[in-house]
Amino acid sequence: MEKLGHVTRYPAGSILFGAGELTDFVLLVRHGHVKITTHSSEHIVAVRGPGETVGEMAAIGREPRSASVYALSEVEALYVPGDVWLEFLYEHPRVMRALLRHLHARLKEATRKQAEHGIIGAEQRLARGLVELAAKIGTPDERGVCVALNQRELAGLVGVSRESVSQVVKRLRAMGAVATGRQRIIITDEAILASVADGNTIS
Ligand SMILES: Nc1ncnc2c1ncn2[C@@H]1O[C@@H]2COP(=O)(O)O[C@H]2[C@H]1O
Repeated sequence: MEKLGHVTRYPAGSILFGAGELTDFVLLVRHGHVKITTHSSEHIVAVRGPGETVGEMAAIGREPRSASVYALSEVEALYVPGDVWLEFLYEHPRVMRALLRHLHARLKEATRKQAEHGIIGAEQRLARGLVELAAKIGTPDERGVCVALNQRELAGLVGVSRESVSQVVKRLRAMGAVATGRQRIIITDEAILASVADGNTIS
């Protein structure tokens, strides 16, 4: 893998590439996390981290970038030209299978989210989103596990309005599940949050 490209580093907050851009390189993330956004830099559709790739869609589909990608923290990635990456996939069926599995999981997740839309309330959806984010980008804080995203970003990621996020966060705070800080949410009680994520009502 290392021979396929070269290592690039991106400072926290910088853009790796923008939606609509006509580039086709693939980035294999080695350290740090990126956010994938559509519409605006705060409408997050996914977060990716070490061992994951970004930019594979332009290489596969030969189309402009479907979304923008920003570094959430300092990021180190292997930069691989699109044609080199495709050639590597053709020559390595196991890697191709891993990619197909990943795309399958993404499609299943998108279908699940779409099916749940309107059925699962904002509270459960946000709690689920926070549980997933804590596992992926959470960092320990003296009060719990910190997720460094603001409420607008959470709203985009979970698919609820900014106003709903604000109301739900207030309720989760009253339950003792979370605390809030500047541009961040701290999960103070994982068990309560997990219970809300499972659909239980807590008063
Ligand atoms: N819904 C999504 N879920 C996860 N990753 C995505 C999603 N949409 C776009 N991406 C990633 O963001 C990248 C944007 O550039 P590409 O279209 O080349 O490839 C895209 C994928 O790697």
